[in-house]
Amino acid sequence: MEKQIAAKILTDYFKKKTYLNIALNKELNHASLNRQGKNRVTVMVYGTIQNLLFLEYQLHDLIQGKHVKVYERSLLLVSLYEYYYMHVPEYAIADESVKIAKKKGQRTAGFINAVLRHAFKSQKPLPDDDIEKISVETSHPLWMVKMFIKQYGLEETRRICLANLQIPNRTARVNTLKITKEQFLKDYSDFKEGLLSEDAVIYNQGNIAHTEAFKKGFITIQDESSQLPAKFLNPRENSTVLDMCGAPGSKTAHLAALMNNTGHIDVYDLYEHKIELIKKNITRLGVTNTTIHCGDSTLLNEQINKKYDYILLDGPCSGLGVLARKPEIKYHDSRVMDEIIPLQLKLLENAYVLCKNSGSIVYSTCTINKKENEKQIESFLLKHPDMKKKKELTILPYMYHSDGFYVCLLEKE
Ligand SMILES: C[S@@+](CC[C@H](N)C(=O)[O-])C[C@H]1O[C@@H](n2cnc3c(N)ncnc32)[C@H](O)[C@@H]1O
Repeated sequence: MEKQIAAKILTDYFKKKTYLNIALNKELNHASLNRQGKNRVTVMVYGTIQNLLFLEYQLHDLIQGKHVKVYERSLLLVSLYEYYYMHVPEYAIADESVKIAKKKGQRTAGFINAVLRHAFKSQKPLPDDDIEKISVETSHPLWMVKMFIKQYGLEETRRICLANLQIPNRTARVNTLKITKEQFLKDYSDFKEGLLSEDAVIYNQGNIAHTEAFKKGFITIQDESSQLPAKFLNPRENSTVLDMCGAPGSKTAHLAALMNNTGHIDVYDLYEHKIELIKKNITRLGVTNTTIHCGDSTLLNEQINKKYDYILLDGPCSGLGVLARKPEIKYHDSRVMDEIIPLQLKLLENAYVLCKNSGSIVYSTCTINKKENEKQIESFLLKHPDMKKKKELTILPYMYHSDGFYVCLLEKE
């Protein structure tokens, strides 16, 4: 039952190229499974996509030249995932997969059976070439591995790619508008202290959103590295702040907490449906010093003639720092990733115009692609000599078992 659902979700994902979490939630919402069953489906689906290139490498020779339907491929891939990563016995994998395949006809059942029996007999050795080996072993496309090597070197790339296969910590930020971190850790002893950020707490025992602490607004789900940008900006109480790309509001709420709900934050996001997410979040967290706008922040300098003490630009990016959580990003087209660079630049130019003299801008992304980070800032600084780089930090995903992130604090003279 669980594997059948997992194969269906994967088929949906491969056919429609939808977001994995959307395909998963759509199916799980009406599946008659208990929580354990749903967790198992989630592990199978995410695990298969996380290790897709390795599994396809194993499958490739066994299906070469055959016409394989998308559903059959999905069932084979999830079965191989069970074999290589979940350590399910071979006979159990084959029996269940054949039973599932029989519903599609005897031919499908025979095909699945034959391929799996062959697959279990021998594992195809990894490529000899170092770069190809990282690509197959960690399921990162070759172009991405080459890009990381160019930017970080071979050893660092290996560590990044291996870290992307690990399950990241479940992390939250203590909402200091409602409770201190010390009090929180006393009251909720199943949370432990974070490793990187001052207000971070880790909870590896289940879904944070289901905890009492979350429902009461004492915490909000936020990776440790994503807690750095607001801290870098560190807005004074009673100051004016612009949060240019705000949804779903995690960093807005952090800024408000640092300002102790004083001053004022203008929050923008491009999408109407995401505005609702910001509202929901800040209401739960007791934030009262914001105005939320639906708008395009690349046009703000033409639309408003106000200047701000502090600006947070936590903009759209390729997401190469969050591959452990969103493995499907690995298979996005490399050209699409580069299309985001001019958009980031436009947003930065708007931040520049809207920043007061002596004001500060934080530019942050959840990618580790230097073209979107260090290089972006380098060319921005060349264009604007009155801007100074005060602090810059890249967190790679293996360092703190967190998302990869880039944060840069700039000040205007
Ligand atoms: C990385 S997310 C922001 C996360 C947010 N700062 C937080 O901490 O919760 C980037 C956001 O930028 C928004 N966005 C993309 N292009 C935009 C634009 N031109 N103007 C305003 N928002 C934009 C996206 O809708 C997305 O919500």
